[in-house]
Amino acid sequence: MTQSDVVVGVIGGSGLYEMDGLEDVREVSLATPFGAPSDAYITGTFAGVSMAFLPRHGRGHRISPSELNFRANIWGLKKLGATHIVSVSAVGSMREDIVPGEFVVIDQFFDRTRHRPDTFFSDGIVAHVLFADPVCPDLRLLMLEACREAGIKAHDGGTYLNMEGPQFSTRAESKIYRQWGVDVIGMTNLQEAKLAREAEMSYATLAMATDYDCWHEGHDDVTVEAVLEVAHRNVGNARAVVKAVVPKIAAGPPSRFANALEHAIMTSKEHISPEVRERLGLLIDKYLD
Ligand SMILES: CSC[C@H]1O[C@H](OP(=O)(O)O)[C@H](O)[C@@H]1O
Ligand SMILES: Nc1ncnc2[nH]cnc12
Repeated sequence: MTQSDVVVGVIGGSGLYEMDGLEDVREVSLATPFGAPSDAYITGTFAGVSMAFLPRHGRGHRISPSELNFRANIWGLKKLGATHIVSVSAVGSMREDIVPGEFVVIDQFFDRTRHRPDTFFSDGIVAHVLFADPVCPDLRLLMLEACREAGIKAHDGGTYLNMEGPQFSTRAESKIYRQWGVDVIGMTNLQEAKLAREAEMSYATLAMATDYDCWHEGHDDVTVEAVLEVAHRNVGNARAVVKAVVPKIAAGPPSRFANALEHAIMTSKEHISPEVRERLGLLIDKYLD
């Protein structure tokens, strides 16, 4: 793969609202068939590789997890040519040995959300993509390598429980999630991973542990203040990992999910209406010509 084929999308979570070090910076506002993304994308190049950055909750942290327009956010990255998405997120640690300030390169998700649109395929078209391994294994390895190179401790693998929020968990929930074997908890990444797969992009999460939620008797219960304090202290490390991984992505294998829809679309061509084709053309035209 040549560097010019790759565009890396970066989604910044709580505490990461901008990337530094980009060249040829532009601000790109996009409309999508699913509405408006969280904010304008900041595009540019880093080490010669094209990048598009989006602050997940918008600049100024205006959008609650349950109100995020995940479809618009991921569609916009696809429209900008993204082949890979690196997500940076603050998470609660559900394990003693995942210490606040450390990173986890997760490999699984568990869904505890209730009311979030999380597919591009509805209203006249049906598709079922594979999702047993929701995180791209190639991108995950590159991210671990990037952490090592940047000298930043990262746990290899873990299950991210995606709760609904916006309230934090009850203590009973937190303790039960630990019994389930959950490693970290957050409110945002699963829908992004599902939509990235449907849009045939690789997706991986750099999860920054910021707190012990509310299960740990030796630590205070999570608060926004505590999350932001740890996130601000470690945002430099998150940026360092992103900067280290971007050139690796460009030099690495093409996304293994570039044809994820090939055997996933159930609806026969003659039953796909012009309206659906118009709406989803960016994703499905290549299978309909
Ligand atoms: C500020 S604490 C809760 C908030 O932080 C995480 O956001 P993100 O995943 O965007 O880093 C969590 O999911 C909640 O949205
Ligand atoms: N304890 C927690 N629960 C949910 N989301 C979080 N983000 C950071 N810490 C969190």
